[in-house]
Amino acid sequence: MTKPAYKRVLLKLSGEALMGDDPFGINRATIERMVADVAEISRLGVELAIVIGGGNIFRGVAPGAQGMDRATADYMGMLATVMNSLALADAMRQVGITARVMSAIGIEQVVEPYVRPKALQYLEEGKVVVFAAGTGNPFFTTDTAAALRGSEIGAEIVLKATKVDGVYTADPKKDLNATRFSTISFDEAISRHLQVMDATAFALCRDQKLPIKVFSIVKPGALKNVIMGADEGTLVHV
Ligand SMILES: Nc1ncnc2c1ncn2[C@@H]1O[C@H](COP(=O)(O)OP(=O)(O)OP(=O)(O)O)[C@@H](O)[C@H]1O
Ligand SMILES: O=c1ccn([C@@H]2O[C@H](COP(=O)(O)O)[C@@H](O)[C@H]2O)c(=O)[nH]1
Repeated sequence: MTKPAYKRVLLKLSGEALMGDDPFGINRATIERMVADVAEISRLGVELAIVIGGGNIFRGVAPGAQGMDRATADYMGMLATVMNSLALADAMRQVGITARVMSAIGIEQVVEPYVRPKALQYLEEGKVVVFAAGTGNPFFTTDTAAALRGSEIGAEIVLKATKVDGVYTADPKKDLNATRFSTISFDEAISRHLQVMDATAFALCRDQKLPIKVFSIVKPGALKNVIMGADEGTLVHV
């Protein structure tokens, strides 16, 4: 069997994708499907850290947060990612994968705090590490948390698993004429204002020379294809 293309990766899972066809929250069948994909690559020996979004529960810039103090709303969004992280780690436990959740905000009765050397130790031990509460700071997103933690742990690549199968010339959910890039540079993605990831995340990955692969978490086998180095999704590169 061919070997995985990467030894250590940071996987960013879309919070919104967790809803499946439900209007909000966590759809059981969807999380189980995602975890089956994640378990498959963990069993290949790939060191895996995960950041999960919170869009299925709360977003600081959502209409539901209108009139709220932005920082307060953002802390609520970060707490939403803690809930998703706990659900994800528990679903992994149920299929025999050991996961550790580490939070960027102090919430020690619930999950352990993020301590970089500890996270590195867990990865070396073959445990999956789930980074919760984003960067721990308001005015950021979990995409930026993925770029930050990916850089900190020395990941070879950030894998953005989302509801679309790559980076398009425009949002493919709104523009049916949008076409997909197979590769695109960070500078072009930033200058075209492509909204698939926020510019802060793109800029951090560019500066750290950390490539990003954007691909569909909904497509069966796509995560495994990416891990095996197959042609899948869009590569964002320096
Ligand atoms: N140029 C583009 N190419 C691809 N997708 C785009 C583009 N512009 C906007 N999008 C949209 O970006 C979305 C990215 O969604 P995703 O849910 O992964 O991000 P997110 O905002 O980080 O979610 P969450 O916060 O729930 O993790 C896609 O669903 C897609 O519709
Ligand atoms: O570092 C961070 C990460 C997230 N937030 C807030 O949480 C929500 C949910 O994250 P998504 O990346 O949108 O899934 C986000 O909208 C922010 O409100 C944050 O403040 N800081």
